[in-house]
Amino acid sequence: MKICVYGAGAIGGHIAGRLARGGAEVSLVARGAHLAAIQANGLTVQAHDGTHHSRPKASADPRELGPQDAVIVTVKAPALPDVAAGIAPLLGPETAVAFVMNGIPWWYFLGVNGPHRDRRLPAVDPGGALESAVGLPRTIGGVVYSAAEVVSPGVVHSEHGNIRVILGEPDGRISDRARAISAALEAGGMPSPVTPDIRQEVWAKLLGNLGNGPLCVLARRGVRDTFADPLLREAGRRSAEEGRAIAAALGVVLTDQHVARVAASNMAHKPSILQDLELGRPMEIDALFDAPLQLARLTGTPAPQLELLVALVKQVARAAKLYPDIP
Ligand SMILES: NC(=O)C1=CN([C@@H]2O[C@H](COP(=O)(O)OP(=O)(O)OC[C@H]3O[C@@H](n4cnc5c(N)ncnc54)[C@H](OP(=O)(O)O)[C@@H]3O)[C@@H](O)[C@H]2O)C=CC1
Ligand SMILES: CC(C)(CO)C(=O)C(=O)O
Repeated sequence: MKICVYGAGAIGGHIAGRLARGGAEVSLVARGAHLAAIQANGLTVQAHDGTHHSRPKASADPRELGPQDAVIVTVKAPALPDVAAGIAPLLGPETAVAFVMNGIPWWYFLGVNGPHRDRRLPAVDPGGALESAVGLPRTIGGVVYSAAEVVSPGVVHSEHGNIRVILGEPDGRISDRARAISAALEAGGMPSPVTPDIRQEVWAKLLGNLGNGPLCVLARRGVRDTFADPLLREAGRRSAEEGRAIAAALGVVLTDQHVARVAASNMAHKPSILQDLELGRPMEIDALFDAPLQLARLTGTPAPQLELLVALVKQVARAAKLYPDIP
């Protein structure tokens, strides 16, 4: 299977390494020193089951890679407009595009029966660029569990073994194309269930981002260190509880266990949004934090703690020139 990973940083690098290990014909779109290192020395993934080295074809220019059976998009959300602008050469008539990222996805309400059917989300797809360039029929949803970091150009470190990439069609079908991507990932040691309810998985993962992300950004520490203070661990639980209420207002049912898992987290990992702040990279505030809060307002769901924490995170990001100033 010919698969291109678009934005092969921490998560995409891990995924590309797994695909290569499983025998897929994998290529990747990357840039800068990371790309140069992969082109010169290959891609190294340090994972719980060993260090995996591969030599995927890599380029900053999708035109050099050509049409694919599937594209897996793993950029940070602020880079999605660039993906929309650059993805066309990777797309043949049947190419599927899986978005394996955190946050509320741009396609969330498209084609879904209910009061919000076909509502667009400009916060995650400004100007509808992705909808135009990729479109719903090609799109597969994705959720990733992994705690990964590019530790030096060309080298990705994955913190623990509890990894998986969950795939799901926006309309709930268990499709052959989702199964094919899943099989390619599993062949390389990445568990990859295909679900009929990807929105439930989006929210289950988002509870973690809402629970630990704002607090870790404000504390500037990883999850374990931030949650070492029982007051902050309880605050993390409360943020997750607010996220659960927003999901419920949209008809997505999450359990006490989903919330408890967030509050019990002890990983040393710095959430990727904190990594972005520290490295001066655009932060995924809109997709991870602002879009859920917009949905809270849309559904009349109170989320007072998240409103406060996210307002503070935006100020931190503004001070670092990583988020637009209040006009
Ligand atoms: N890291 C983690 O542990 C986890 C991350 N996630 C989610 O996964 C997604 C990806 O995160 P992560 O892997 O950490 O992000 P990274 O920043 O590590 O990876 C994204 C990569 O895409 C590259 N990129 C962006 N735009 C382009 C472009 N136009 N052309 C070529 N390359 C480009 C970036 O390059 P450059 O660095 O130059 O910008 C970077 O290497 C996010 O939604 C994140 O929230 C989910 C679970 C855990
Ligand atoms: C912290 C973690 C692993 C889960 O909340 C994550 O998704 C991230 O780093 O962005």
